[in-house]
Amino acid sequence: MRVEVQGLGHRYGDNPWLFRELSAAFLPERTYALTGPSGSGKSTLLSIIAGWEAPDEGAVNLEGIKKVNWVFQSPHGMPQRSALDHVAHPYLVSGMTVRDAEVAAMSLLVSFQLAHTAERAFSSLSGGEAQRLMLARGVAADPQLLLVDEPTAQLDHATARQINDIIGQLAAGGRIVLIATHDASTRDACTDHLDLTQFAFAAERS
Ligand SMILES: Nc1ncnc2c1ncn2[C@@H]1O[C@H](COP(=O)(O)OP(=O)(O)OP(=O)(O)O)[C@@H](O)[C@H]1O
Repeated sequence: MRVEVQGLGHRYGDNPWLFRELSAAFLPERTYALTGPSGSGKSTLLSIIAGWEAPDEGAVNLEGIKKVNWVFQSPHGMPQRSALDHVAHPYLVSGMTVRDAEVAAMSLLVSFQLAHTAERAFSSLSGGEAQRLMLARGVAADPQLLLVDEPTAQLDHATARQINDIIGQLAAGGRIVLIATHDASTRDACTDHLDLTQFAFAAERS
């Protein structure tokens, strides 16, 4: 299983190229920080890999990937439903019984340091808790490829640390994880780092 991008280049309409000649391989059990200044194309690269956006140049090969999941920058949940419900839902969808889904969800809440929130309504969670819950739900859906867009962008330093503490767990079980971020501490929590700046230079030369 691997994700490979070859010679990717993208621009929106007549705007300048965001990046060109972007080739990289992403492997299981690893978390990749995609970094670069605001506007460098981090979210665009995630969209291209997810298949939402067609690249102007190059190709994406998702080898052995059956399911892709995306965790967005701002946590969105069902205000009145509990944290446990949010994480149990993907298990229920996969066909588990209610009891098994709740046991599996509780175990994920524990490893994402959210056990104390299990019975609380989503609307009562702090920003950091809500973001960790979205990550736990993303993992519960059991994708082979997890795309995460700026998980710490809206959080203060201390809260961002709570997210960074659980980043290592996102790739458990052989998952490939790509995280767009401009937070240095989030980058350091990842196992690998791809800086888009170098591919912006390739675009400028063209
Ligand atoms: N659908 C679109 N049509 C036109 N321009 C777009 C579109 N989506 C993004 N852009 C532009 O492309 C550039 C790259 O956007 P993108 O969101 O990929 O960057 P980013 O590195 O993720 O930025 P940030 O760190 O601010 O989230 C930006 O200038 C953005 O305004």
